[in-house]
Amino acid sequence: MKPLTRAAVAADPAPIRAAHLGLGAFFRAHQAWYTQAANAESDQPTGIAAFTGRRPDAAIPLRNQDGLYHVLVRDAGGDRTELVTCLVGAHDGADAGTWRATLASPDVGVLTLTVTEAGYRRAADGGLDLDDPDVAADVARLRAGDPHVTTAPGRIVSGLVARRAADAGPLAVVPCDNLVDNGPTVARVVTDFAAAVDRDLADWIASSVSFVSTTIDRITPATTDDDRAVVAELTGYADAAPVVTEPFSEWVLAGDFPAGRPDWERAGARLVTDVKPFEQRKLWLLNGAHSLLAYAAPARGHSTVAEAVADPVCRGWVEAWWDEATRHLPLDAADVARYRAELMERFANPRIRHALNQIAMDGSQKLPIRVVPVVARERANGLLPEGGIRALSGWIRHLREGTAVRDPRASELTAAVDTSLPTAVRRVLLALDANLGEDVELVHAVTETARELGA
Ligand SMILES: NC(=O)c1ccc[n+]([C@@H]2O[C@H](COP(=O)([O-])OP(=O)(O)OC[C@H]3O[C@@H](n4cnc5c(N)ncnc54)[C@H](O)[C@@H]3O)[C@@H](O)[C@H]2O)c1
Ligand SMILES: O=P(O)(O)OC[C@@H](O)[C@@H](O)[C@H](O)[C@H](O)CO
Repeated sequence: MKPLTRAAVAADPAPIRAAHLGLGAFFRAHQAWYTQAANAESDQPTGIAAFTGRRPDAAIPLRNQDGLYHVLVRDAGGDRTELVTCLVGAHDGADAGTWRATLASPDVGVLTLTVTEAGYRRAADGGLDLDDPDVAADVARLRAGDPHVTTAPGRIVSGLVARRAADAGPLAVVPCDNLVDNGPTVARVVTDFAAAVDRDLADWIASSVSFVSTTIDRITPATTDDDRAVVAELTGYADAAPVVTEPFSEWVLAGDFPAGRPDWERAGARLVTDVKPFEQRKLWLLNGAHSLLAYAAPARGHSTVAEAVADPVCRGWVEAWWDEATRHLPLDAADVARYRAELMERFANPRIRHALNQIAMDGSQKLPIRVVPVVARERANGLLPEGGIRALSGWIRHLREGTAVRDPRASELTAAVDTSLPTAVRRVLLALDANLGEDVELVHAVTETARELGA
């Protein structure tokens, strides 16, 4: 097996013009993949310096292979690999010196982010959670001039402190996490953080940093040893950090890039004035169905999305959910019907092993975005939405099982469900949204479905 190095594949590193925080699977299958396509015909190619969000692990194998990796694109018909060469630096996010130097470079005009929904450390009102002890510690560090912060908002602000001090010019911040209004949402968190450190810094951010809104889509499960073996067999290279994904990809962006950007349209990205219609369609139909399956399908013995939708019962659950969500999408019915048909095929892709327990993480951050808006609209119309109720019931079952709950609110939620089922349901719905918890008819319906799922 050949080692994967720049010398072996004759790929010189491109100059660093973009930074990324949250060096995970999705960044490699999506934003870096678009940048690779943009570079193919550019005389000003973009190299990316990417930083891990929490642990150094993801950076180590990539650094050992000069940032190179393969994207393994799998569809029902087979596999193909694509080599990505635009990742030029792979760093531990804790490397505060390199992080600050990267953002202080006037050549860097774009900062993309994938730090998970929970990574933004938002309070219930959507602003930064200043009561979060990690956030408070980071604010104190930056006030004292110490760059060794640990949270994602802390790192973003620390980088912006360095950029401002270097007078390196404006920057576009491009969040690529599944949040509602991700541009303004992240702008708020970052500005709240900056204002807690230094009011002038917050003013500088308001005038110099553009927060771009995005809808992002490409199903990208965690890479397994089997995937690494397939890539080795197909390419002949010992790639320790390939990423597996589907052929479909979407990137819709709205906002300004005051310091330029790669020509991502070359790979199909779309610049629009408003991402909202794309965002609701994606968060409700795709992510909502994912969460429904993640929580309810284990009750029928399934562990991946493809297994679940091969079961007509679970497929029926998804269709019911889609009927409910579709009633509230301001989109052309024929377009939504096409999207649904294509989405069911994507879910059924037997070569993508998307583990339900990966999707089940952080339900308290995801359900309010993916499921609750549709349930609330249905209840306002006097309806009891079967799909939405099943998603909520499945979550209660998951919380009551208790063993695999990974969520920033895990201790509060697992304590809340440690009681009779009807009380557990009411408490959990209250924790999600006061109106849902006070809705007696809904609490009853969720309790009945949770019982049926074995909660
Ligand atoms: N995987 C997908 O199919 C997909 C598709 C669309 C959007 N996304 C978005 O991308 C995010 C990352 O997905 P992934 O597949 O790359 O996951 P991953 O586990 O491969 O990588 C997650 C990255 O986020 C960092 N991170 C995790 N928790 C964090 C926290 N609390 N604070 C700061 N950083 C943190 C990790 O260190 C890592 O760098 C998702 O949460 C989602 O918002 C993923
Ligand atoms: O990545 P998460 O954890 O936000 O959510 C899990 C999946 O629903 C998600 O990754 C989808 O696969 C993705 O959003 C598809 O584009």
